Formats: sequence, C-alpha cells, structure tokens
Amino acid sequence: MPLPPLSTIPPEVVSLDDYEALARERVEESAWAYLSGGAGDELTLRENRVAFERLKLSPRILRDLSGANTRLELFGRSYAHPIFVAPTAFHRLFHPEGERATVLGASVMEACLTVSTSAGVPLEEISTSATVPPWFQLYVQADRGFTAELVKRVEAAGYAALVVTVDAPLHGLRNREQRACFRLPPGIEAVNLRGMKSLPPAEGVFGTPLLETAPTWKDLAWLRSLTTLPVILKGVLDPEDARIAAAEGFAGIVVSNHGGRTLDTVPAAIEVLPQIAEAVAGQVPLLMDGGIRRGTDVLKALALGADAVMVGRPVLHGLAAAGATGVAHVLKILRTELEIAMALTGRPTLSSVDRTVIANP
Ligand SMILES: Cc1cc2nc3c(=O)[nH]c(=O)nc-3n(C[C@H](O)[C@H](O)[C@H](O)COP(=O)(O)O)c2cc1C
Ligand SMILES: CC(C)CC(=O)C(=O)O
Repeated sequence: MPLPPLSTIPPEVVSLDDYEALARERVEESAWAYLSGGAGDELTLRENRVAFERLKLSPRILRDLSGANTRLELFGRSYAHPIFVAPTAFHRLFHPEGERATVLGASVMEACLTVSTSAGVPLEEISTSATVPPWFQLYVQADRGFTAELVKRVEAAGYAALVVTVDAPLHGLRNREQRACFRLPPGIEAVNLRGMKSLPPAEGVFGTPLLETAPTWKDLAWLRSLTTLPVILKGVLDPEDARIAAAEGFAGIVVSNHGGRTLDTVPAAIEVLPQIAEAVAGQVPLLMDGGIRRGTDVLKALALGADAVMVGRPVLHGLAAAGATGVAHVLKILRTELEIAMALTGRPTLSSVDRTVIANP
C-alpha cells in the first residue's frame, strides 16, 4: 500500500493535539468514546497529562551537540529512537485498513509497533509488512492451550518480543464507553483469537470463571518457559511488583496504568516511574506509557528512568485522521520534538539524559 503524500493533511495540523481534533471529526461517536475514554471518573486519565504538565525542564547552553542521535539498544536489538507504538485493539474501528495502515506508518518512521492480542488483522500479515520487527502484546487467555499456540504463531511470524499485559484481568468500568453504548460493529473482531474456547457468560465478578482463570505469577513463569522471546510485563505501577518482576527474570517492564482505562484513581505512570526505577536499580529495562503528547514528555520520561516510551491514543488519532500517513506524521512530530528538546537541554544522546534534565528534580 503506497503512503499518500503529507499534503493530504491540512497545514495547520502541527501537533498531536491537532491530530486529536482532526480525528474527532472522522470517528463515529461511540467508537470515539472507546478510544478516548478512561475508567470511572477518568481521574487517572486526566492525571496522566497533568503529571507531565507539572514537570519542568532545565535548559542547558553551549554544550557540544555534534553527533547527536536518538539510538538505543533494547533486548539485543538496535532501535532508531525510543518512541514505540503501544498496543491498542481493533484499529479497523478507526480506518478501513486497520493495523495494515498502522504498521506501514510506523515502519516509515522506523518505530516499533506492539500488536494487540485484539488486532483486527492476522498477526502474520502485520509482521510481514514491518521494517522493524514488531512486538506482540499478549493477554493470557483462559484457554491456556490456545495461548501457548498463539505464542508459537507469534514466534514463527518473526516478532521480537512478547509484551504480557497484566493490569487488566477484567475490564475497567469505562462509564464514558457505557453511556455511548459502544459495541464492536459487525465485521470487526479479534481475528487472532478465532477458534479459542471462550468462557461462558457470567453475571457479576467474584466467583465467576473470569477470576478463577485470571493469570498469576505462576502462569507467567509457565509462559516464559514456552518461549525464547524476551517477555515484558506491561501494567506495573507498584515498586514491589517491579522488584518481583525483575527478580523472577522478566526481560523488561512497562510502567503503565493502561492509559487510565482499568482502575481509576491510581497514580500517573510518570509519577511512579522514579520509585520503580529505584526499585529495579537497572536490573531490567523500563518502558512507560500514558499521557505522552509532546517530545518534552518523552524526554521527561527518559530523565526519570525510562529507556523508551510507548504512545497509544495519538497513533490512533493519526490513523483515523489520515491512515498510514497520519500515523507516520504523528510519530515524526513526536520524534522531531524530542530531538529539539534534547538539543535545548544539551543532551546529544539518550545516555546523556539523566534526572538533572528535570528542573528541581
Ligand atoms: C483504544 C485503546 C485500546 C487499547 N487496547 C489495548 C490492548 O489491546 N492491550 C493493551 O495492553 N493495552 C491496550 N491499551 C492501552 C495502551 O497500550 C496504552 O497503555 C495506553 O493507551 C497509553 O496511554 P496513552 O493513550 O495516553 O498514550 C489500549 C488503549 C486504548 C486507548
Ligand atoms: C479488547 C480490550 C481488552 C483492549 C484493551 O485493553 C482496551 O480497550 O484498553
């Protein structure tokens, strides 16, 4: 699929917030509630932004910026920059090509895409189109046999890592989504889960098969034994959990509150990141997501202990607004903003970014 020219995007669209406004005009009301909404009163959703806004940067002058670059090594691979695409479900809600367009846009910007368990396109098709080997986000399913087969498919399709999401054994109560009566439209489904034995429908929460089959640390150890891929835990917010994850031998951690979509009133990921960095003390790489909308946010996350960041909703805004071109443009804006922020804080490389980038750390 050829990438349409950037000229299809109005010239006044210059920031990720501009993309959000453009996407809003193009996405049906209830799908917009699914994309944008958070759990409960959306306090955590809001906090993910507010916490970044509170942090201030300290500019540095007259430093040597020659040879500046954003390269990093992660899990034995080299990446051009630390802006990764977070796993998000059902891209075909936002563009007819769905994940086929997303992977193309990410590839143009040399960005690593994490493909959701609930993607609407076969996982093999997505990885075939990627120039950077993608990561696969896994929800451990009640049908463990199916889960094991899925991991084998992911390995065979050339994925570079497994990101196991552990903060959502059940859906958060997303009132905005409920009020909008969001339902998946016909024709959009989690195609990679076809053939799986699903749980019988149940009333309530406690005492239902959903909780009886929810994964535990033991299941995660089993999962690690199935694969040679690096296994990364996504959805860690508590320093003690981070310490356990590092001690158990997980390859990495994504500090995340699922974009404020699971448990409301938990802290912003950027707020707990320093404590988690302290708890794991460099034993494993850390990623973070939630609320990244500017290159300055990326820099703040790197300063507070992240090796890389993930971006969720803005990529879907780009996709809804302009397909693959929109995805590429969103990532380009963010990457350019990061480079400017690094230059103006006197940091030519990611390894030169430390806590002193933050004013009054
Ligand atoms: C529409 C939508 C769907 C999502 N689907 C998934 C998913 O399938 N698996 C997952 O681990 N996280 C999922 N997430 C959470 C993201 O991976 C990520 O944690 C979050 O979007 C980051 O916050 P941000 O949107 O502010 O960047 C989803 C988020 C959104 C907005
Ligand atoms: C299919 C859902 C479980 C995807 C998800 O994690 C989300 O919507 O936040």
